[in-house]
Amino acid sequence: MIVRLPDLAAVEAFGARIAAKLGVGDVVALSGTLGAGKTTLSRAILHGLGYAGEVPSPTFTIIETYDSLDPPVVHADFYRLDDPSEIEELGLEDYREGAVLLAEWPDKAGGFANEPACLSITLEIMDEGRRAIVEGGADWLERMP
Ligand SMILES: Nc1ncnc2c1ncn2[C@@H]1O[C@H](COP(=O)(O)OP(=O)(O)OP(=O)(O)O)[C@@H](O)[C@H]1O
Repeated sequence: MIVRLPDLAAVEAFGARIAAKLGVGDVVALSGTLGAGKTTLSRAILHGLGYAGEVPSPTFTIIETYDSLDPPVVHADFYRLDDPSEIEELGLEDYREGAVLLAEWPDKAGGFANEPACLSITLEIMDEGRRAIVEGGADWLERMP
């Protein structure tokens, strides 16, 4: 499925649609070049879950947590990982327990597309805004519009 995101309002609406379908154990894997809009869409998903506070880019901290949300969210940016094995040192599995994972640069962590609960979104920069290429694992097939 391809979703056109011509402006930030469209990103907010798309984030809200995704947020409405999220459950514990899900992964939203966000790919795309620098500046493609991965953090912006992550923010929109968090807004869709009712979060009104600041959403810092996790580029430097790698992991940011939003425990007060239902479902709780772990927002990660794996860009700075040198090797996927480093996710063990980060304790990612523990963070993911009982939460949703929003993963920027998922390939740097070895990828999540093999998980049936992974929604993979690739953002591309267009003349007007962005477009999102959306692919879902088995769990997402019935949830996708
Ligand atoms: N659909 C869109 N239309 C117009 N501008 C957008 C859209 N999505 C994101 N942007 C803008 O693109 C810029 C970069 O977005 P963002 O920081 O989310 O990218 P990123 O993929 O997370 O980058 P990085 O990999 O560097 O962390 C921001 O200024 C944001 O407002």
